[in-house]
Amino acid sequence: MLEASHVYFHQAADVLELPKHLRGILLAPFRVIKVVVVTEGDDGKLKHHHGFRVQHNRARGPMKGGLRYHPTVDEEESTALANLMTWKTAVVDVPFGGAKGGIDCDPHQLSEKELDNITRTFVGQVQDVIGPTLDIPAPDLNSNAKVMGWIMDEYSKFAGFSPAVVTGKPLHLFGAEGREEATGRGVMVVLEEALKDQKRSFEGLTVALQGFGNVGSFAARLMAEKGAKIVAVGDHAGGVSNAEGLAIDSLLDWARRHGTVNEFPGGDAFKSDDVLTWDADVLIPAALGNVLTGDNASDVRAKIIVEAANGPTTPEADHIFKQRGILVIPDILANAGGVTASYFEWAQNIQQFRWELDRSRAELTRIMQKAYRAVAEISRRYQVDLRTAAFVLGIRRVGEAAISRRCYTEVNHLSAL
Ligand SMILES: NC(=O)C1=CN([C@@H]2O[C@H](COP(=O)(O)OP(=O)(O)OC[C@H]3O[C@@H](n4cnc5c(N)ncnc54)[C@H](O)[C@@H]3O)[C@@H](O)[C@H]2O)C=CC1
Ligand SMILES: O=C(O)CCC(=O)C(=O)O
Repeated sequence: MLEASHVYFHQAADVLELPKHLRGILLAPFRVIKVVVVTEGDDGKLKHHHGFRVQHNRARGPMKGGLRYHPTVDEEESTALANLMTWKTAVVDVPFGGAKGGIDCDPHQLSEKELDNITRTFVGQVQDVIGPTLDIPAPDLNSNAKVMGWIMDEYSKFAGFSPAVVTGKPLHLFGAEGREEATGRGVMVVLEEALKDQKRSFEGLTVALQGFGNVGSFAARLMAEKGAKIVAVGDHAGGVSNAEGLAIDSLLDWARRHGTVNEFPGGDAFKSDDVLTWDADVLIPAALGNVLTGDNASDVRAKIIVEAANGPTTPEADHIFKQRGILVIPDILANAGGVTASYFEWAQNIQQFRWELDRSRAELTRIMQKAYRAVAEISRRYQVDLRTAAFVLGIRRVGEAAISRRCYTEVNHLSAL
């Protein structure tokens, strides 16, 4: 994933004719934090996990990005995802830099008490490098509002009551109306804009989705409300399809109760990975990275791919999609609704003021539409795909801020890159 994020960066840097030394400065992470998280399990035995926080760039503001709980979390993945956060926050023009991190644990194998313990131990280890004006974590794969509440509570023991240290919190702990649905809503909004460019709408559009967690489930519900037919959904345990469109509210209820879409009675079962090559107008990967590769890209049947997940497409697959005329709406645009609503939450926490849901939705829609239009305009002007255009926009904004602030002096020793 790190290699892919660099390939995409250089494609855009070529368009911008960025000199080599600036590329090195912009690609190098500001700081990489690695800790060993030792906790006592429910069985009384010591357990250890590895925790990571990569703070990539702070030219445009405090660093921002999710905290992921998954066995595959490591320094390289966190670095790639932190890097993407830097361009993403710039694409939607929110006043943040980029960071990302996680812990290499599997929450499905842990009790709530064990997960709470691991989270709080990690927060204790990074508390001096996170904070409302430094680095603000948020939910990501396998982490959620409850975990964000624990982070706020633990950090507040060190720094005093600090709701703005983390976003995606529960509403009763100064979370924001609209944050939970925001990434899925942003996915729906950018797809709607792309469809308008093709003089189409959601009515009758068929959609296949990989992942039915926070992002996938909200995206599915909002698209279905607009008239789309969600014909296939796959997750970690299986897949379910219905050519007439799955009943999304019933599927949501089933997934909430069973932890998976598998065996949902309102459709036919299939092998989870088959969702990627499903016969649908639109494919939305909303789970893990690197799922669309040189091995399966030629078999993808959708004509539009919306990257709700981070880094789902390898450069090899991206090249094949370009050759096949498949439109890819890239992650740093498509899933930027989450960090945009996180910005709303952070701003509300700092002002000790709360917005109504309608305001949050309206502001989110406005920002996502504006970002899509800016990216589409660059794509037309430079005759490049939407991914390259989004990177051009992000890199230009970050580069301008870094040069104006002379941030590059911090990473002079890396100028040989
Ligand atoms: N939560 C957020 O606000 C944001 C999330 N994202 C990205 O969206 C993606 C999904 O995140 P969330 O929905 O928050 O996570 P989640 O933990 O709520 O849901 C993850 C979904 O992926 C499925 N999944 C896991 N392993 C799988 C596998 N091997 N094959 C198929 N499906 C699998 C799970 O079953 C679940 O349905 C991640 O790539 C994340 O980085 C991006 C921007 C913001
Ligand atoms: O809401 C946030 O701050 C970050 C969300 C995130 O991790 C992402 O956009 O990938």
